[in-house]
Amino acid sequence: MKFYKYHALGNDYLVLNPADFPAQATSACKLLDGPAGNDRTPSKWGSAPPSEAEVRLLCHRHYGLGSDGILWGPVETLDNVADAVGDRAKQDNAAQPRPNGRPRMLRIYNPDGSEAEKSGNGLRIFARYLAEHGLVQGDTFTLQTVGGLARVEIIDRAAWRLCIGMGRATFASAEIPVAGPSRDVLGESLDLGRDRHFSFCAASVGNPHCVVPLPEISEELARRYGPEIETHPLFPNRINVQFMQVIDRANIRIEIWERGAGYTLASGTSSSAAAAVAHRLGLVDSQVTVHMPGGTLEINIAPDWEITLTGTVTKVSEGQLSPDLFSFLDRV
Ligand SMILES: N[C@H](CCC[C@H](N)C(=O)O)C(=O)O
Repeated sequence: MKFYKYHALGNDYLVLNPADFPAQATSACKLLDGPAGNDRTPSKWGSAPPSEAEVRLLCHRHYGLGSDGILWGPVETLDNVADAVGDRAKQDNAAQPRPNGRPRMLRIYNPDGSEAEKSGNGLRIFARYLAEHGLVQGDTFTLQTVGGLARVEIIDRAAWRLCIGMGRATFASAEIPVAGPSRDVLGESLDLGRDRHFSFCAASVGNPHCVVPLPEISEELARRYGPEIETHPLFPNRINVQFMQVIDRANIRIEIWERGAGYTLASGTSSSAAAAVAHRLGLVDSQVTVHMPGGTLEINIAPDWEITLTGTVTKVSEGQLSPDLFSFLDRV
């Protein structure tokens, strides 16, 4: 049961490859009742992704390895993905060329156990993992996520700097989704009660984002209001939150509260969404450097709103999961 840990500007992920987890007959309850023999391995992995509780445990900063999420792959199919989201992957699949053969698919899980449609840092990390293990050839290839196809280019293997095609940004309420009439969600007011409200825009790059432009931002602001906005009834699938300060026409700064993960030091899809919103509002040009507590990402916005993201990946460690780990499954 191997794991590989990486971070992208401090946004850390565990890569788990199904091939390292042969399907087990055990069930999670056997782990709770103690082992029959020494059989304490995760239930049914290999043929199916880890359960929500197993994801929460692995990502737990004390009982587990600690992580901002799990990258499960490569997998061959997006079976049992919710139709609505799966359809977008199928549309994207049909619409875009597949340079370099078959895409490799990965599933992305947040530390709360929820599944995410896309992760910009996760895609760069997974691309490095595949390249380091000879699971892809060459420097350009395609990855598939539940939120659509992503083209990868390894720009510099020494520095592990990669460019990812993040797909097309949309501001359409139905595609994000945002409740209410069909419209582009720009400059709307979000009432949080206690006479606190924010002007916001919303966007999707395969996963949903609420962007709050402000003259001043801080970690404290993200931690204080992020949870309320993430779970606001206006957002049926919850939402990632960015508080955004526009520095000049080529630089923005964001503080991030991620859906299902909380405060993070960096986020690829958040950078893409915030830069797209700033561009749509006419506040920045098409090449934007996004500054975050964990570092910077370069975002390019094409005239058709196709987003590309460029940044580095750092490897932290690799190792074996101990079966003992799963005896705390009932604590998370
Ligand atoms: N929490 C996000 C997924 C991870 C996004 C972030 N880590 C990135 O690099 O894009 C969601 O539920 O949509």
